[in-house]
Amino acid sequence: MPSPAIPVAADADPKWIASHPRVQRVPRRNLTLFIQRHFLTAEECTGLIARIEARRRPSTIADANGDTAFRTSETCDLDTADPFVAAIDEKLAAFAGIDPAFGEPIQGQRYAVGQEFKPHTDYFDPAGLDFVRYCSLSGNRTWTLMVYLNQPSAGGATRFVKIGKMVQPESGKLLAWNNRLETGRCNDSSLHHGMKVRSGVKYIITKWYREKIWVES
Ligand SMILES: O=C(O)CCC(=O)C(=O)O
Ligand SMILES: [Fe+2]
Repeated sequence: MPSPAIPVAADADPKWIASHPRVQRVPRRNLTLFIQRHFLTAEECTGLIARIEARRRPSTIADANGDTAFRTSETCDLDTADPFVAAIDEKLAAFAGIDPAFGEPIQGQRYAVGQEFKPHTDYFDPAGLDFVRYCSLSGNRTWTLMVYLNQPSAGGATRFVKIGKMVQPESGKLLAWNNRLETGRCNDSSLHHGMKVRSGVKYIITKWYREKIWVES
């Protein structure tokens, strides 16, 4: 039987994601969250880690809240002019079934011992001071795809604090969740915490899709 065509849509269809082999849907009513182990190969993870190491800089947050320890990791944008990165970008878009034009550049993150990203949502707070700055051109974030590139020796789990779900880092493991409800409103059950690394270093990539075509602002 021919495989179905990859959707190229403005929003992900959970049925498409659920149809992928080995994908698990986390059974929670309040958040659409999928996990797929071994989404990226060991070579893909190693190649991404090398690029993050070469370009990392301190992370920032929107709507600064006065807590300078809120997001202590380092970050970098990964450049799709690099064919290796472009291939991973296509693989992410095909998994989600979202038109790649809706995606922000892939971000890499590196957490050393003691670094974390405290509980936050990936969508921008529509009532927040930075909403217009970040969302006027491309709209808010819709889906998050995040992939662990390695497994630190201790710590570094991702905890979805409102739905009681903790995910352990593992090389190549992908998480995909919808930051919006079916009504299109932001889903605060997506609140999550990138917990402190206790030993070793943690590397991830994150891919955020927008309501509208991504335009750098
Ligand atoms: O590091 C993690 O586990 C979570 C990262 C995260 O939430 C983010 O980059 O937005
Ligand atoms: Fe996040």
